[in-house]
Amino acid sequence: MTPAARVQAAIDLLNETIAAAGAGGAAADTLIARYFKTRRYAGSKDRRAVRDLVYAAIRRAGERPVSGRAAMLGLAVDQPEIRDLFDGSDHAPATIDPGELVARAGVAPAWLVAKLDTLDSAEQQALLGRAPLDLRVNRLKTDRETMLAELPGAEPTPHAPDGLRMPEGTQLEALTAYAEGRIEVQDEGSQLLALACEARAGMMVIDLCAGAGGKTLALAAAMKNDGRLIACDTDRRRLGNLAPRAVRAGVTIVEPKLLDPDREREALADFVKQADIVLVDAPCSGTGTWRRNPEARWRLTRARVEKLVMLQQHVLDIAASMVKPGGALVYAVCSLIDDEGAGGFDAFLTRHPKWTVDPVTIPAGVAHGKGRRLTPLHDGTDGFFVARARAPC
Ligand SMILES: C[S@@+](CC[C@H](N)C(=O)[O-])C[C@H]1O[C@@H](n2cnc3c(N)ncnc32)[C@H](O)[C@@H]1O
Repeated sequence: MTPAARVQAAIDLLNETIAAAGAGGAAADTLIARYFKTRRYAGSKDRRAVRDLVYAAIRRAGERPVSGRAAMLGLAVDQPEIRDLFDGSDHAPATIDPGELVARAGVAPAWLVAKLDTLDSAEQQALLGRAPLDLRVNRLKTDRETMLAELPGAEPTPHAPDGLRMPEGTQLEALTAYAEGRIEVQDEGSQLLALACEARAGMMVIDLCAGAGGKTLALAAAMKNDGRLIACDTDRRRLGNLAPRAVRAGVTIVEPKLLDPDREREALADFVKQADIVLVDAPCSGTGTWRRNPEARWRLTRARVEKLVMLQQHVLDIAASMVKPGGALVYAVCSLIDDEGAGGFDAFLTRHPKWTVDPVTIPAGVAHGKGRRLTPLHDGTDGFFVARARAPC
Protein backbone atom coordinates (compact mmCIF):
# COMPACT_ATOMS: atom_id res chain seq x y z
CA MET A 1 0.00 0.00 0.00
CA THR A 2 1.20 3.52 -0.69
CA PRO A 3 1.40 5.95 2.24
CA ALA A 4 -1.67 7.74 0.82
CA ALA A 5 -3.62 4.47 0.54
CA ARG A 6 -2.81 3.75 4.17
CA VAL A 7 -4.28 7.13 5.13
CA GLN A 8 -7.45 6.35 3.15
CA ALA A 9 -7.72 2.94 4.80
CA ALA A 10 -7.37 4.62 8.20
CA ILE A 11 -10.12 7.09 7.25
CA ASP A 12 -12.43 4.21 6.27
CA LEU A 13 -11.74 2.51 9.59
CA LEU A 14 -12.27 5.74 11.50
CA ASN A 15 -15.67 6.10 9.80
CA GLU A 16 -16.57 2.62 11.02
CA THR A 17 -15.26 3.32 14.52
CA ILE A 18 -17.19 6.59 14.77
CA ALA A 19 -20.41 4.91 13.61
CA ALA A 20 -19.90 1.99 16.00
CA ALA A 21 -19.24 4.35 18.91
CA GLY A 22 -22.54 6.11 18.25
CA ALA A 23 -24.53 2.89 17.84
CA GLY A 24 -23.01 0.63 20.49
CA GLY A 25 -21.18 -1.39 17.82
CA ALA A 26 -17.82 -3.15 17.85
CA ALA A 27 -14.60 -1.72 19.28
CA ALA A 28 -11.91 -0.30 17.00
CA ASP A 29 -9.67 -3.32 17.58
CA THR A 30 -12.36 -5.67 16.30
CA LEU A 31 -13.13 -3.45 13.33
CA ILE A 32 -9.45 -3.29 12.36
CA ALA A 33 -9.09 -7.07 12.60
CA ARG A 34 -12.22 -7.56 10.42
CA TYR A 35 -11.04 -5.01 7.88
CA PHE A 36 -7.73 -6.73 7.24
CA LYS A 37 -9.25 -10.21 7.13
CA THR A 38 -10.77 -9.32 3.78
CA ARG A 39 -7.76 -7.38 2.48
CA ARG A 40 -5.04 -9.95 2.16
CA TYR A 41 -2.97 -7.62 -0.04
CA ALA A 42 -2.09 -5.57 3.04
CA GLY A 43 1.23 -6.69 4.52
CA SER A 44 2.18 -6.55 8.18
CA LYS A 45 3.85 -3.14 7.76
CA ASP A 46 0.69 -1.77 6.13
CA ARG A 47 -1.46 -3.12 8.92
CA ARG A 48 0.74 -1.64 11.60
CA ALA A 49 0.90 1.73 9.84
CA VAL A 50 -2.88 1.90 9.32
CA ARG A 51 -3.56 0.81 12.88
CA ASP A 52 -1.15 3.45 14.25
CA LEU A 53 -2.87 6.15 12.17
CA VAL A 54 -6.33 5.07 13.34
CA TYR A 55 -5.34 5.08 17.01
CA ALA A 56 -3.40 8.33 16.77
CA ALA A 57 -6.47 10.03 15.26
CA ILE A 58 -8.78 8.52 17.89
CA ARG A 59 -6.49 9.58 20.75
CA ARG A 60 -6.28 13.13 19.48
CA ALA A 61 -10.02 13.79 19.13
CA GLY A 62 -11.72 14.40 22.48
CA GLU A 63 -15.25 14.61 21.06
CA ARG A 64 -16.60 12.01 18.63
CA PRO A 65 -15.59 13.47 15.22
CA VAL A 66 -18.18 13.99 12.50
CA SER A 67 -16.25 11.74 10.09
CA GLY A 68 -13.08 9.77 9.58
CA ARG A 69 -11.78 12.51 7.30
CA ALA A 70 -12.31 15.14 10.01
CA ALA A 71 -10.48 12.91 12.51
CA MET A 72 -7.57 12.39 10.09
CA LEU A 73 -7.39 16.09 9.22
CA GLY A 74 -7.20 16.71 12.97
CA LEU A 75 -4.23 14.40 13.20
CA ALA A 76 -2.69 16.19 10.21
CA VAL A 77 -2.60 19.40 12.28
CA ASP A 78 0.04 17.70 14.46
CA GLN A 79 1.61 15.72 11.60
CA PRO A 80 1.53 18.07 8.56
CA GLU A 81 3.11 15.46 6.27
CA ILE A 82 -0.27 13.65 6.34
CA ARG A 83 -1.94 16.64 4.60
CA ASP A 84 0.30 16.18 1.56
CA LEU A 85 -1.13 12.69 1.07
CA PHE A 86 -4.65 14.06 0.47
CA ASP A 87 -3.83 14.39 -3.25
CA GLY A 88 -6.81 12.68 -4.94
CA SER A 89 -4.63 10.10 -6.69
CA ASP A 90 -5.61 6.40 -6.95
CA HIS A 91 -6.56 4.96 -3.50
CA ALA A 92 -5.57 8.25 -1.85
CA PRO A 93 -7.92 10.61 0.04
CA ALA A 94 -9.55 13.33 -2.07
CA THR A 95 -7.97 16.77 -1.99
CA ILE A 96 -8.90 18.99 0.92
CA ASP A 97 -11.66 21.60 0.59
CA PRO A 98 -10.74 24.91 2.22
CA GLY A 99 -13.77 24.82 4.55
CA GLU A 100 -13.53 21.16 5.54
CA LEU A 101 -14.26 20.16 9.10
CA VAL A 102 -11.23 19.32 11.23
CA ALA A 103 -11.68 17.43 14.52
CA ARG A 104 -10.48 19.41 17.51
CA ALA A 105 -7.81 18.07 19.86
CA GLY A 106 -9.00 17.17 23.35
CA VAL A 107 -8.95 14.62 26.12
CA ALA A 108 -12.65 13.73 26.09
CA PRO A 109 -16.08 15.33 25.69
CA ALA A 110 -16.31 18.43 27.91
CA TRP A 111 -18.83 16.94 30.38
CA LEU A 112 -16.50 13.99 30.92
CA VAL A 113 -13.39 16.12 31.34
CA ALA A 114 -15.34 17.99 34.06
CA LYS A 115 -15.87 14.67 35.84
CA LEU A 116 -12.12 14.07 35.80
CA ASP A 117 -11.37 17.39 37.50
CA THR A 118 -9.36 15.81 40.33
CA LEU A 119 -6.68 15.01 37.73
CA ASP A 120 -4.44 17.78 36.40
CA SER A 121 -4.09 18.15 32.64
CA ALA A 122 -0.90 16.05 32.43
CA GLU A 123 -2.69 13.23 34.30
CA GLN A 124 -5.70 13.56 32.00
CA GLN A 125 -3.54 13.49 28.88
CA ALA A 126 -1.70 10.39 30.13
CA LEU A 127 -5.02 8.52 30.17
CA LEU A 128 -4.61 8.41 26.39
CA GLY A 129 -1.03 7.15 26.27
CA ARG A 130 -0.10 3.69 25.04
CA ALA A 131 -0.42 0.87 27.54
CA PRO A 132 2.52 -1.49 28.01
CA LEU A 133 2.08 -5.25 27.70
CA ASP A 134 2.15 -6.52 31.29
CA LEU A 135 2.09 -10.11 32.41
CA ARG A 136 1.57 -11.74 35.78
CA VAL A 137 3.78 -14.69 36.58
CA ASN A 138 1.67 -17.54 37.92
CA ARG A 139 3.27 -18.44 41.24
CA LEU A 140 1.40 -21.73 41.29
CA LYS A 141 3.66 -22.90 38.47
CA THR A 142 6.85 -20.85 38.50
CA ASP A 143 8.43 -17.63 39.77
CA ARG A 144 9.44 -14.28 38.33
CA GLU A 145 13.18 -14.99 38.24
CA THR A 146 12.63 -18.09 36.12
CA MET A 147 10.36 -16.21 33.71
CA LEU A 148 12.79 -13.29 33.44
CA ALA A 149 15.45 -15.74 32.35
CA GLU A 150 13.10 -17.50 29.91
CA LEU A 151 11.37 -14.57 28.20
CA PRO A 152 13.59 -12.39 25.98
CA GLY A 153 13.21 -8.68 26.69
CA ALA A 154 11.05 -9.17 29.80
CA GLU A 155 11.57 -6.63 32.61
CA PRO A 156 10.14 -6.72 36.11
CA THR A 157 7.25 -4.27 36.54
CA PRO A 158 8.11 -1.56 39.07
CA HIS A 159 5.45 -2.27 41.71
CA ALA A 160 3.77 -5.67 41.54
CA PRO A 161 5.91 -8.56 42.82
CA ASP A 162 4.84 -10.99 40.07
CA GLY A 163 4.65 -8.52 37.18
CA LEU A 164 6.63 -8.56 33.94
CA ARG A 165 6.68 -5.85 31.29
CA MET A 166 7.19 -7.14 27.76
CA PRO A 167 8.64 -5.42 24.68
CA GLU A 168 6.07 -3.95 22.30
CA GLY A 169 4.93 -6.41 19.65
CA THR A 170 5.56 -9.54 21.72
CA GLN A 171 3.47 -12.40 20.24
CA LEU A 172 2.14 -14.00 23.38
CA GLU A 173 0.35 -16.89 21.72
CA ALA A 174 3.71 -18.09 20.42
CA LEU A 175 5.15 -18.43 23.94
CA THR A 176 5.18 -21.88 25.54
CA ALA A 177 4.99 -20.24 28.96
CA TYR A 178 1.64 -18.74 27.93
CA ALA A 179 0.24 -22.02 26.60
CA GLU A 180 1.34 -23.74 29.81
CA GLY A 181 -0.31 -21.19 32.09
CA ARG A 182 2.90 -19.92 33.68
CA ILE A 183 2.04 -16.37 32.65
CA GLU A 184 -1.21 -14.42 32.32
CA VAL A 185 -1.80 -11.11 30.57
CA GLN A 186 -2.66 -8.63 33.31
CA ASP A 187 -2.07 -4.91 33.71
CA GLU A 188 0.14 -4.17 36.69
CA GLY A 189 -2.68 -2.14 38.24
CA SER A 190 -5.01 -5.16 38.20
CA GLN A 191 -2.28 -7.21 39.84
CA LEU A 192 -2.02 -4.60 42.58
CA LEU A 193 -5.79 -4.70 43.18
CA ALA A 194 -5.60 -8.44 43.75
CA LEU A 195 -2.71 -7.76 46.16
CA ALA A 196 -4.89 -5.22 48.01
CA CYS A 197 -7.29 -8.05 48.89
CA GLU A 198 -4.62 -9.69 51.11
CA ALA A 199 -6.04 -13.11 50.30
CA ARG A 200 -4.26 -16.00 52.02
CA ALA A 201 -4.27 -19.80 51.87
CA GLY A 202 -7.29 -21.39 53.51
CA MET A 203 -9.55 -18.33 53.28
CA MET A 204 -13.07 -18.13 51.91
CA VAL A 205 -12.98 -15.42 49.24
CA ILE A 206 -15.73 -14.17 46.93
CA ASP A 207 -14.90 -12.34 43.70
CA LEU A 208 -18.35 -10.87 43.11
CA CYS A 209 -17.74 -9.32 39.68
CA ALA A 210 -15.26 -11.84 38.34
CA GLY A 211 -15.77 -11.35 34.60
CA ALA A 212 -13.43 -13.75 32.80
CA GLY A 213 -11.47 -14.16 36.02
CA GLY A 214 -8.37 -11.99 35.61
CA LYS A 215 -8.31 -11.10 39.30
CA THR A 216 -9.81 -14.44 40.35
CA LEU A 217 -6.71 -16.23 39.06
CA ALA A 218 -4.42 -13.75 40.82
CA LEU A 219 -6.37 -14.33 44.04
CA ALA A 220 -6.05 -18.11 43.61
CA ALA A 221 -2.28 -17.74 43.28
CA ALA A 222 -2.13 -15.57 46.43
CA MET A 223 -4.18 -18.27 48.21
CA LYS A 224 -1.70 -20.92 47.03
CA ASN A 225 -4.65 -22.75 45.49
CA ASP A 226 -5.92 -23.55 48.98
CA GLY A 227 -9.30 -22.45 50.35
CA ARG A 228 -12.58 -21.51 48.67
CA LEU A 229 -12.83 -18.97 45.89
CA ILE A 230 -16.30 -18.20 44.57
CA ALA A 231 -16.25 -16.32 41.24
CA CYS A 232 -19.56 -14.68 40.35
CA ASP A 233 -20.77 -12.65 37.42
CA THR A 234 -24.01 -11.91 35.62
CA ASP A 235 -22.40 -12.26 32.19
CA ARG A 236 -22.51 -15.88 31.04
CA ARG A 237 -20.06 -15.37 28.18
CA ARG A 238 -17.38 -13.70 30.30
CA LEU A 239 -17.71 -16.12 33.19
CA GLY A 240 -17.61 -19.00 30.71
CA ASN A 241 -14.01 -18.06 29.88
CA LEU A 242 -12.93 -18.58 33.46
CA ALA A 243 -13.01 -22.40 33.63
CA PRO A 244 -10.56 -23.01 30.74
CA ARG A 245 -8.28 -20.26 32.03
CA ALA A 246 -8.31 -21.83 35.49
CA VAL A 247 -7.37 -25.22 34.03
CA ARG A 248 -4.49 -23.66 32.11
CA ALA A 249 -3.29 -21.89 35.25
CA GLY A 250 -3.55 -25.02 37.39
CA VAL A 251 -6.17 -23.41 39.64
CA THR A 252 -8.57 -25.89 41.23
CA ILE A 253 -10.24 -23.90 44.03
CA VAL A 254 -12.48 -21.69 41.87
CA GLU A 255 -16.25 -22.21 41.93
CA PRO A 256 -17.85 -20.14 39.14
CA LYS A 257 -21.37 -18.92 39.90
CA LEU A 258 -23.53 -17.28 37.28
CA LEU A 259 -25.91 -14.71 38.78
CA ASP A 260 -29.23 -13.38 37.57
CA PRO A 261 -29.23 -9.58 37.70
CA ASP A 262 -31.52 -8.46 40.57
CA ARG A 263 -31.76 -12.01 41.90
CA GLU A 264 -28.17 -12.22 43.13
CA ARG A 265 -29.13 -12.50 46.79
CA GLU A 266 -31.09 -15.71 46.24
CA ALA A 267 -28.17 -17.34 44.43
CA LEU A 268 -25.75 -16.25 47.13
CA ALA A 269 -27.91 -17.10 50.17
CA ASP A 270 -25.49 -19.82 51.33
CA PHE A 271 -22.65 -17.34 51.59
CA VAL A 272 -24.25 -14.72 53.84
CA LYS A 273 -21.67 -13.61 56.47
CA GLN A 274 -19.32 -16.38 55.36
CA ALA A 275 -16.51 -14.68 53.44
CA ASP A 276 -13.17 -13.54 54.83
CA ILE A 277 -12.88 -11.23 51.84
CA VAL A 278 -15.29 -10.08 49.15
CA LEU A 279 -13.81 -8.31 46.15
CA VAL A 280 -16.11 -5.98 44.23
CA ASP A 281 -14.30 -5.17 40.99
CA ALA A 282 -17.35 -3.23 39.96
CA PRO A 283 -18.78 -2.62 36.50
CA CYS A 284 -17.74 0.96 35.69
CA SER A 285 -17.23 3.53 32.96
CA GLY A 286 -13.65 2.34 32.36
CA THR A 287 -12.18 5.85 32.19
CA GLY A 288 -8.95 4.38 33.57
CA THR A 289 -8.55 2.07 30.57
CA TRP A 290 -8.66 4.56 27.71
CA ARG A 291 -5.04 3.67 26.88
CA ARG A 292 -6.41 0.37 25.54
CA ASN A 293 -9.67 1.54 23.95
CA PRO A 294 -9.53 5.31 23.55
CA GLU A 295 -12.76 5.44 21.52
CA ALA A 296 -14.62 4.33 24.67
CA ARG A 297 -14.76 8.01 25.68
CA TRP A 298 -16.92 8.70 22.62
CA ARG A 299 -19.42 6.09 23.80
CA LEU A 300 -20.02 7.22 27.36
CA THR A 301 -23.04 9.32 28.28
CA ARG A 302 -24.00 11.04 31.52
CA ALA A 303 -26.97 8.69 31.83
CA ARG A 304 -24.69 5.67 31.48
CA VAL A 305 -22.38 6.90 34.24
CA GLU A 306 -25.37 7.56 36.53
CA LYS A 307 -26.70 4.06 35.87
CA LEU A 308 -23.31 2.56 36.65
CA VAL A 309 -23.07 4.47 39.93
CA MET A 310 -26.40 2.93 40.99
CA LEU A 311 -25.26 -0.54 39.94
CA GLN A 312 -22.04 -0.12 41.91
CA GLN A 313 -23.99 0.68 45.08
CA HIS A 314 -26.25 -2.31 44.40
CA VAL A 315 -23.32 -4.76 44.13
CA LEU A 316 -21.60 -3.18 47.14
CA ASP A 317 -24.65 -3.86 49.31
CA ILE A 318 -24.83 -7.46 48.12
CA ALA A 319 -21.12 -7.87 48.79
CA ALA A 320 -21.44 -6.45 52.31
CA SER A 321 -24.05 -9.06 53.23
CA MET A 322 -21.56 -11.85 52.48
CA VAL A 323 -18.62 -10.59 54.52
CA LYS A 324 -18.27 -12.36 57.86
CA PRO A 325 -17.94 -10.26 61.04
CA GLY A 326 -14.43 -8.77 61.02
CA GLY A 327 -13.94 -9.69 57.36
CA ALA A 328 -13.04 -7.27 54.56
CA LEU A 329 -14.74 -5.84 51.52
CA VAL A 330 -12.44 -4.57 48.78
CA TYR A 331 -13.95 -2.12 46.34
CA ALA A 332 -12.28 -1.32 43.02
CA VAL A 333 -13.17 0.47 39.80
CA CYS A 334 -11.03 1.03 36.71
CA SER A 335 -12.38 4.57 36.58
CA LEU A 336 -11.04 7.90 37.78
CA ILE A 337 -14.48 9.51 38.07
CA ASP A 338 -15.01 10.17 41.76
CA ASP A 339 -18.77 9.44 41.65
CA GLU A 340 -17.75 5.87 40.91
CA GLY A 341 -14.58 5.66 43.03
CA ALA A 342 -13.97 7.67 46.21
CA GLY A 343 -17.51 9.10 46.24
CA GLY A 344 -19.09 5.71 45.65
CA PHE A 345 -17.14 4.23 48.53
CA ASP A 346 -18.20 7.12 50.80
CA ALA A 347 -21.83 6.51 49.85
CA PHE A 348 -21.44 2.87 50.88
CA LEU A 349 -19.95 3.86 54.26
CA THR A 350 -22.80 6.30 54.84
CA ARG A 351 -25.30 3.46 54.42
CA HIS A 352 -23.14 1.11 56.57
CA PRO A 353 -21.94 3.35 59.42
CA LYS A 354 -20.64 0.44 61.54
CA TRP A 355 -18.08 -0.53 58.91
CA THR A 356 -14.57 0.85 59.32
CA VAL A 357 -12.02 1.87 56.71
CA ASP A 358 -8.98 -0.39 56.32
CA PRO A 359 -5.72 0.88 54.85
CA VAL A 360 -4.88 -0.30 51.34
CA THR A 361 -1.32 -1.56 51.56
CA ILE A 362 -0.04 -1.66 48.01
CA PRO A 363 3.36 -0.29 46.97
CA ALA A 364 1.97 2.23 44.46
CA GLY A 365 -0.65 4.91 43.93
CA VAL A 366 -1.57 7.90 46.07
CA ALA A 367 -4.08 8.28 48.90
CA HIS A 368 -7.39 9.46 47.47
CA GLY A 369 -10.59 9.85 49.49
CA LYS A 370 -10.75 6.86 51.82
CA GLY A 371 -8.77 4.66 49.46
CA ARG A 372 -5.96 4.79 46.94
CA ARG A 373 -5.75 5.83 43.36
CA LEU A 374 -3.48 4.50 40.61
CA THR A 375 -2.98 6.48 37.43
CA PRO A 376 -1.12 5.96 34.14
CA LEU A 377 1.09 9.02 34.78
CA HIS A 378 1.94 8.33 38.42
CA ASP A 379 2.12 4.55 38.33
CA GLY A 380 2.36 3.49 34.68
CA THR A 381 -0.76 1.36 35.23
CA ASP A 382 -4.35 1.70 34.08
CA GLY A 383 -6.31 4.13 36.26
CA PHE A 384 -7.99 2.60 39.32
CA PHE A 385 -9.58 3.52 42.62
CA VAL A 386 -9.38 0.90 45.36
CA ALA A 387 -10.54 0.95 48.98
CA ARG A 388 -11.11 -1.52 51.82
CA ALA A 389 -13.82 -1.62 54.45
CA ARG A 390 -13.99 -3.94 57.48
CA ALA A 391 -17.26 -5.45 58.69
CA PRO A 392 -18.22 -4.86 62.34
CA CYS A 393 -17.49 -7.82 64.67
C1 LIG B 1 -14.72 -4.57 35.81
S1 LIG B 1 -15.54 -5.97 35.22
C2 LIG B 1 -14.73 -7.28 36.09
C3 LIG B 1 -13.36 -7.60 35.60
C4 LIG B 1 -12.76 -8.83 36.26
N1 LIG B 1 -12.82 -8.77 37.69
C5 LIG B 1 -11.33 -9.05 35.82
O1 LIG B 1 -10.41 -8.96 36.64
O2 LIG B 1 -11.12 -9.34 34.64
C6 LIG B 1 -17.08 -5.91 36.03
C7 LIG B 1 -17.93 -7.13 35.90
O3 LIG B 1 -19.12 -6.96 36.68
C8 LIG B 1 -20.12 -7.75 36.10
N2 LIG B 1 -21.43 -7.39 36.68
C9 LIG B 1 -22.32 -6.47 36.27
N3 LIG B 1 -23.40 -6.47 37.08
C10 LIG B 1 -23.18 -7.41 38.03
C11 LIG B 1 -23.93 -7.88 39.15
N4 LIG B 1 -25.11 -7.38 39.44
N5 LIG B 1 -23.39 -8.85 39.91
C12 LIG B 1 -22.18 -9.37 39.61
N6 LIG B 1 -21.42 -8.95 38.56
C13 LIG B 1 -21.92 -8.00 37.78
C14 LIG B 1 -19.95 -7.48 34.63
O4 LIG B 1 -20.54 -8.49 33.86
C15 LIG B 1 -18.42 -7.44 34.50
O5 LIG B 1 -17.91 -8.68 34.08
